[in-house]
Amino acid sequence: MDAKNYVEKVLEDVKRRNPGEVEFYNAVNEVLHTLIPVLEKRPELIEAAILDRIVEPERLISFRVPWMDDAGNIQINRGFRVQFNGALGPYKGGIRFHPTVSQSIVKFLGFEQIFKNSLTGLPMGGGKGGSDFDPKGKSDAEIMRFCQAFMSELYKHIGPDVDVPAGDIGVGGREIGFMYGMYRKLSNSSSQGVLTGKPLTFGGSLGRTPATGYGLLYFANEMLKDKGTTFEGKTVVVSGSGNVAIYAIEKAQQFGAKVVTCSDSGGYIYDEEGIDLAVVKQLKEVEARRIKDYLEFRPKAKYVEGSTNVWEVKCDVALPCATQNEIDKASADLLIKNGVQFVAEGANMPTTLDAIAAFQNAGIYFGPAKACNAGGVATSGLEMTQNSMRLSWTFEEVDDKLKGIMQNIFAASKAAAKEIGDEDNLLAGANIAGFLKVSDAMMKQGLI
Ligand SMILES: NC(=O)C1=CN([C@@H]2O[C@H](COP(=O)(O)OP(=O)(O)OC[C@H]3O[C@@H](n4cnc5c(N)ncnc54)[C@H](O)[C@@H]3O)[C@@H](O)[C@H]2O)C=CC1
Ligand SMILES: O=C(O)CCC(=O)C(=O)O
Repeated sequence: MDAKNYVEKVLEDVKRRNPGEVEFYNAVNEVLHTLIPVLEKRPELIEAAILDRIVEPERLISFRVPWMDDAGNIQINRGFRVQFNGALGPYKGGIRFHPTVSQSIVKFLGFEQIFKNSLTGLPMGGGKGGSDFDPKGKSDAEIMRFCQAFMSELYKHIGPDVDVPAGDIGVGGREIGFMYGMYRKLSNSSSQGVLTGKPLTFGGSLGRTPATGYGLLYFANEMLKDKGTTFEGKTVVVSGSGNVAIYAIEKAQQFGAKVVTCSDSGGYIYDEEGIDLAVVKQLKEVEARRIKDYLEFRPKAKYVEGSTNVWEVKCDVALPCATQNEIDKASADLLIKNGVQFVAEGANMPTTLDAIAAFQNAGIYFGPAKACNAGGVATSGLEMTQNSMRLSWTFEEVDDKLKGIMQNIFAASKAAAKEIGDEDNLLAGANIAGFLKVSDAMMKQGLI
């Protein structure tokens, strides 16, 4: 079978075997088409049914999470962990707490994680997990009881050499701390390397909190350099106001850019003079308030209630840092019309496939999530290293390594794109560079 027909056959199988899993199908679709040039050169990969194998998780765990809220009511949520591909090392990827979490969401994220983790150059397989639990409005005690209930099942399936979860949407240091406490109690083991993104007093790494946002900017900076320009004086639009968005804004400002927006699920802020990051940090990291309260501190800014479409604001660089499918074709067209030159994805799969095509057709330089946001998991990999060595590196040591890793990911993606004669196609380049390493490991490990 030739490469194109093989890819179409696998995609049809994925659709048939995973009914209704739209996000998972879209993630697979995006990757598989870009691998055709590799399969054309390497027919032995088709012989080995490599794509049929890579789209099927090694293991998928789904479990009941019963817990009691502050009013004494019993609540039931659903927990997931997908252990997608372990060819390169222990499964690695975050845990998401959000009402939209489903099997499809966890599988799309786990699938992306395989290639992202491969790109970091560190020995990590791909995994992801989460629950449809909504942390919004919950007390600290409810969050703790939920995390404990979640870990009371998950602990059977993870371990420092097996599967190492971390945070994602709705899961930060507080939740990781509660989950680590329960893991330690149930497993009678104090292996700190079982979770990353831990608080600093029990094995957390300096530099993990800002790593995804900083890493995004280190990657985007390489994109701008490649086109002979810098962030100095550029207008940047950012979505979200969580972990990734906050540290993307911080580094963009350090690079001399003016960031004019941020958002949450209720609406967005447009601050023409530039976002005051101290206010956003206070509202989101300290007080857990809504972004609209930004106006209390910056009355000249504008709040657009009920819209998360920051993409209607004119900019040079767009950095989606909130959630999946947040830039659709209409938003992409608007960005293009308003003169955007660079788009780099901080969130996972924030740009729909037709929006990516619109950027590429318009000659906008596009940086895909699995390359741009790999700094978070890369720094988690560095946390695992420090945990096994039982030592801690300084912030500067970690940040230097992060910068080097992001520069390497850019270089590898660019080189792979050049190899297929499409040198600005970083999406294809990242997919191919990530795939080559995983497929090599899978081939050498035999049919397992
Ligand atoms: N935290 C990490 O290290 C990494 C996170 N990511 C991805 O980055 C994205 C953001 O994650 P975090 O910042 O960690 O999460 P977070 O929970 O700290 O923040 C999420 C942000 O997105 C906003 N948001 C959520 N749903 C939204 C919606 N429907 N519309 C508009 N805004 C919405 C929230 O209000 C919040 O500002 C996700 O796609 C995540 O998978 C990717 C790599 C690593
Ligand atoms: O640090 C990690 O292991 C998780 C990072 C993550 O979930 C992601 O890259 O999307």
